[in-house]
Amino acid sequence: MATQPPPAPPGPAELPPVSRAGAWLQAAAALLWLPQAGCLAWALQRLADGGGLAQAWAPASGVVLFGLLRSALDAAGARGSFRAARRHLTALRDRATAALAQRSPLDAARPASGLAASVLAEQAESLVPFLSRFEPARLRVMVVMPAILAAVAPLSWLAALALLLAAPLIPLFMALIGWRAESASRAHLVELGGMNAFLLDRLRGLATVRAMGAVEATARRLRASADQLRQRVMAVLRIAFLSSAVLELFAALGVATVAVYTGLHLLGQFDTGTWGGRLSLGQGLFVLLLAPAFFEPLRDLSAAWHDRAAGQAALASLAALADDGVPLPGGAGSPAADALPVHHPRPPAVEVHGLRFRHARAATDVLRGFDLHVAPGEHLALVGPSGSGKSTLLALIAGLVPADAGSIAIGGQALTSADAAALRRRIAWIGQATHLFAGTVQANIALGRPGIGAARVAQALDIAALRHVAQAHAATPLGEGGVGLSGGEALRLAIARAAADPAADLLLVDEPTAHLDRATADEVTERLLMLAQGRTLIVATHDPVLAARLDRAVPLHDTSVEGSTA
Ligand SMILES: Nc1ncnc2c1ncn2[C@@H]1O[C@H](COP(=O)(O)OP(=O)(O)OP(=O)(O)O)[C@@H](O)[C@H]1O
Repeated sequence: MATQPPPAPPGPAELPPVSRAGAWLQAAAALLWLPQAGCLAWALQRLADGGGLAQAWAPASGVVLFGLLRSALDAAGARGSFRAARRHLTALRDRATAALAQRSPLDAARPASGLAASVLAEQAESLVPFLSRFEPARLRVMVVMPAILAAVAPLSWLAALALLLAAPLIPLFMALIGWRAESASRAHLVELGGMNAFLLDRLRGLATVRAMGAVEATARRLRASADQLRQRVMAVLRIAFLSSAVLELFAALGVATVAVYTGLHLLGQFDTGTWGGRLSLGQGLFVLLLAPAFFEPLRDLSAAWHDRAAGQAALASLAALADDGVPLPGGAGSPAADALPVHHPRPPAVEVHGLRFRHARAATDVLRGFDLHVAPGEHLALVGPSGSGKSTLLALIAGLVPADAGSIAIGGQALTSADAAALRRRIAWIGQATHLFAGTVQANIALGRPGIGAARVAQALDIAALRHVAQAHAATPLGEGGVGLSGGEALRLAIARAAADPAADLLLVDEPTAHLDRATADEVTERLLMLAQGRTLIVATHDPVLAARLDRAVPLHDTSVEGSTA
């Protein structure tokens, strides 16, 4: 079954066009310092020449006008870059989320939920400063620095030479440091994701952790993780401080050289360095004003250098989330997934022919040459020893994982990647562990599904005999993970979820009575059979009492030894 790949967003190298426009606006703003500094030097020259305020008025207005224009362009450019960066991040997040949603729930290599949440919600944010600050800063380095050199060189080749010699040392050292920064950032993000995954996993299993007396061990492991994380953060910060120190050192040396040279030159102590004549006060000031501005783009780039390291590490983490795993046939992105359910006049037959399946990274097939026929409306039990593949067969029929060979048809329609999402609309799945959300019993039944209103939920409550439970929890909604319900009640809530959906006429149920006492198991069985009236039912079970209440039982064998057919 082929799955459709999600639409690819623009790669990191190809910045969105608006971001380029923003970066160019910011570069143009930085370039305006040239005429602004020129006007400033000109105004001061006129004042020094004794021209008075009347003479300095025109260049002084130039300083103000260019200043205003610079601020406006810079603000517009920064806004454009930021918005484009956010759009780009949204596209990457969508892609990673779609890729995660397209992975089969049976894929054991799926990223841990805590890790995925950490990457998507937290680490991905590092992309915004990278795209909105680093890329524009890089453009300014490429445009503004040569422009300033070109403006200084005709006045003083020596000042231009001093700038030219100081500048390349900075990127050289920054590149060396940046290389370390990137690996430190990546290590930091890996540590952060690992800690989040661990924390979420243990929070989910808090009851087990307590029951096993492992609270102290878990706390110790968490403390060790937090300590590792602290060390990684410190390593990243150390590198960030080191890179700023290198930059400031070389920038200060460059500016100081130009300042000392210009000062001595204006005082008449050092005549060389120009193309013949001596610099005027205005020309000297112009060179002096441009010297710090020459290093400004590098300073911005350095400030954003850490953003680049964090941004590239976040890009790698997002790309890892978007990795292909075992695909969910007809997963997210399939138009059929959003289609409204179709009501069928009769429940479906299920035909399975020559089915072969092996879990990813498993050594043997779970099912080999497996055949099964379930008539419309038939109630069937799948029985067999633990590990014989009952749950796997249910997952294959639900289209949760693609088969390696053979075919499955539901209601005469072949289960293919293209049709899986539409076929799942008529399937209700009642698993071994019902996932319950914090909220009311009614909200847990409706699950926000379109077309399932209060009347349907009330009907479903009756089928599952849950009305009194819903009333008891009207004032105190269920806690996270269904805290407040017994095991039997949680199962009946799963039955009510299936009952609320009129389009679900094929019920796939995985060990509904496991871990329940006989009386509760019998009640769940009754409710399940009531729900299954007029529907096709396939139940994987070890419970002989439940199996005896169904039309037929099909045994599954250990197919790693021999083929199994029914
Ligand atoms: N997601 C998975 N990834 C890899 N192997 C799996 C996965 N799920 C199950 N298996 C393996 O596949 C085999 C069949 O498992 P399955 O859960 O289908 O058996 P079962 O008959 O339902 O067992 P039980 O009665 O204990 O629930 C087992 O050997 C199991 O270890």
